[in-house]
Amino acid sequence: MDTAIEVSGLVVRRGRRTVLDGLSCAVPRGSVTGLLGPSGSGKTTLMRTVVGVQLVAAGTVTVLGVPAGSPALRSRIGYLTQAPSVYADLTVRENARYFASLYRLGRDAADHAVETVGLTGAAGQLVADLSGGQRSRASLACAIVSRPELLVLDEPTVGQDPVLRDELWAHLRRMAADGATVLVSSHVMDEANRCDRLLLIREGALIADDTPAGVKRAAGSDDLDQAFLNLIRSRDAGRTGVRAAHPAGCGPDGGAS
Ligand SMILES: Nc1ncnc2c1ncn2[C@@H]1O[C@H](COP(=O)(O)OP(=O)(O)OP(=O)(O)O)[C@@H](O)[C@H]1O
Repeated sequence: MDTAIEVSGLVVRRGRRTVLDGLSCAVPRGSVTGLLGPSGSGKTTLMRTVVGVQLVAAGTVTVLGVPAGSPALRSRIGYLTQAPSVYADLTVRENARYFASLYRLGRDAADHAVETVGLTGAAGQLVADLSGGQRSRASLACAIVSRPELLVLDEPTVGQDPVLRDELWAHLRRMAADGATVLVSSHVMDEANRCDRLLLIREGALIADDTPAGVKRAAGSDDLDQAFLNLIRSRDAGRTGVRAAHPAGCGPDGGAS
């Protein structure tokens, strides 16, 4: 597998908590990989290590062939955080053009990014006057303006209506088809179904790394929501020693029970 992200034995502590506890996984190049897990399970923390802004206690994270955080990666990664990272006192267009200029790109690149996120009609509006969903899309425009090789998106579709979500996903799929790698966190199972691969995190540990079809097969459910619940319950039962009715392939020892 040609990997874009290789994580090995990653341990991250935040405050007194061990948030990621020896996590290992790989993200194939040119894929859309979904990062899923309950709130507080460590998704944002993993994304922060990938983009190189998180202190790491142990383990290695290799991104596009070099250690995460290497200066050479700055122009190759686009990162969308949960908090909008655009200037409120600039218009959408001005923000996109400013970020484009940081990459020595012209107005065309900026205007194309604004169009991609469906904000052309609001391009002349101050970010301060936008709705929450529009603000998040303005941030996304700035994250994709340089057409990065790796796009790391922390819940990009929160607050977006179904039509926009559909369009954004179509765009992510097009970027991957053009060779970009997309790592995207989400709580929405309909979106998880649109990923090539899924990483499911629970309390800082990886409990699934597979295609959506593979996750469903292993958990014995055609419904991804239910499949994740099965995997989580199976794991919890395994840890407490409770004998639960494990779905095929999901026993505490990793085998069918
Ligand atoms: N700055 C911080 N200091 C201490 N602990 C933190 C800090 N930021 C996050 N945490 C803790 O780290 C854990 C993982 O947080 P993280 O934001 O990675 O979770 P998440 O899976 O992205 O959650 P969500 O889906 O709610 O965004 C949580 O228990 C959180 O309380």
